[in-house]
Amino acid sequence: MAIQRKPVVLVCADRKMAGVHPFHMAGEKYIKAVVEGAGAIPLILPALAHSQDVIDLLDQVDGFLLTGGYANIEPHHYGGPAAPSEEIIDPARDSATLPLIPELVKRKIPLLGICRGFQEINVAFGGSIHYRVHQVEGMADHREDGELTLDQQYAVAHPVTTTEAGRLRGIVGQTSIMVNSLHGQGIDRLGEGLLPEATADDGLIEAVSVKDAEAFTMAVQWHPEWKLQQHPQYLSLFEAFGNACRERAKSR
Ligand SMILES: N[C@@H](CCC(=O)NCCCC(=O)O)C(=O)O
Repeated sequence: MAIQRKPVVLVCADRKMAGVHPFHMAGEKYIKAVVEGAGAIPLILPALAHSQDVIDLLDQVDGFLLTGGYANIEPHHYGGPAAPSEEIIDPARDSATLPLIPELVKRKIPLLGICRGFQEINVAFGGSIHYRVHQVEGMADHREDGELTLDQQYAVAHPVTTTEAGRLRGIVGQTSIMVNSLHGQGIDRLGEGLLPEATADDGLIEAVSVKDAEAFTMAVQWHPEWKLQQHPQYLSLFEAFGNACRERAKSR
């Protein structure tokens, strides 16, 4: 009997200072969600500039996770005005992930995007970003309160309605789900070829997939990696991602 090996999932790193040195790091909650939710082996991919070496590496892996991150995407990537000088940015991560995303889709690598990762997918497909969602007329404030405990910050905050006959509705099996909300930015113009998969009550698109992708693609503005064993809809998203990664692992 053939032994089925576990799929390998690349987890993109942020480049951040830890003390006086820059480190390439990924949050533990994302790593654990890959292990416990997707049943896969996580490998952290440094935020190095896009290269043929990384593209070649894709043949050896079964999935890709674009994590959340406090740093905002630099606005020049979507034609926006320069960010204020105090803005937290991560140009290394921008230059690693944005050119890679279309390659992942083209090479049929299952792809899950979370929060910043969701916004990156939109930008990679030519979409734009609301710089401060809460300053847009009619939009709600989607930010967390940094004064609260982490459990309070990542607690469910508002509903999203899943798109009728959409892939996300098929995964979570619900027309509406409660999600957490920890972002100041959000999708403005939807990227070309992306399908809205869920929308908040103020009209903000909160989940997308890539219409013509041959493999699993899903990206969400919320954080399904947070305590996913306590949230069946969060877990089902990672399970669906893991199943797609297992399919790929079997076929290569
Ligand atoms: N900077 C963007 C994206 C927000 C985001 O990804 N937050 C993640 C926080 C840390 C984490 O849980 O990994 C925005 O503000 O919209």
